[in-house]
Amino acid sequence: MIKLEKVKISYRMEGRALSILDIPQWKVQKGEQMALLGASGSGKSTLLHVLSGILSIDTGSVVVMGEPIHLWKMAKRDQLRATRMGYVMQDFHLLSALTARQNVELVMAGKYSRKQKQEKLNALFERIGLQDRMHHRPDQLSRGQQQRVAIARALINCPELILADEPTGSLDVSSARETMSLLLELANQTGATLICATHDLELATRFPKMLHMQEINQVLAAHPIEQIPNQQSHPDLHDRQKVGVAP
Ligand SMILES: Nc1ncnc2c1ncn2[C@@H]1O[C@H](COP(=O)(O)OP(=O)(O)OP(=O)(O)O)[C@@H](O)[C@H]1O
Repeated sequence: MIKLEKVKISYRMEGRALSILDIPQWKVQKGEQMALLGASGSGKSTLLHVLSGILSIDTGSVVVMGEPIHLWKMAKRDQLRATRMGYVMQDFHLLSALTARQNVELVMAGKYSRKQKQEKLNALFERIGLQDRMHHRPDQLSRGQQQRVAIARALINCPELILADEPTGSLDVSSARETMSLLLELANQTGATLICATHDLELATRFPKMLHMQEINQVLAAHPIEQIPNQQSHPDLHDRQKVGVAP
């Protein structure tokens, strides 16, 4: 399902290259359900961005669902993500002008008949406990509710690969458990591969497999995590230049 080889990512910061990911080799089997653990700054989001094709690597190869996406242009990777992956991002990315239902419906375009669409939307909104909030816009929903809509959007098309970045970060303890159960249940139902980054060890133990970033990211062996600058502490983040981005 996933095969990474000699993958490296670094950013140029204050005139020198700051290594973020160095993964000699990593494989994930089809249908695996894995919690990805690691301290803040250990590269969990960066790795998920690489797998989703949002981020280009500097060197190495990334094969996802049999496709060598490191060789592809961004538009082709976007297409793969839209058609075969579900990505629950840390900051939801819901469209503020659309209702919860419309946000989810948007990614179903051209895939189902009107009736099928209606049935699928109703069933999923009921499953996430938001059937009575379908017609509310994101700013009328709590962060936890927005997060559940983002999860519904990622899962509605039954993707082969589900990537989730802290999908329970905004939820209270019982909603977080319920949400993880939902992710695992839907992945089980469809046989999807699920990789879920989380800080929460208790939630991680619900997954058949747990992987710590330290097991695959050589940068963490070379530099204790405290020495890796934290994203939040660098307001100039977007001004930094990426080093040697591959096509
Ligand atoms: N555009 C960028 N420019 C420079 N450094 C970056 C950039 N994006 C991420 N980083 C750095 O890469 C490292 C890994 O970040 P990443 O967001 O992948 O960590 P994480 O494990 O997901 O953390 P968290 O659990 O806090 O979300 C951090 O040190 C971060 O500052």
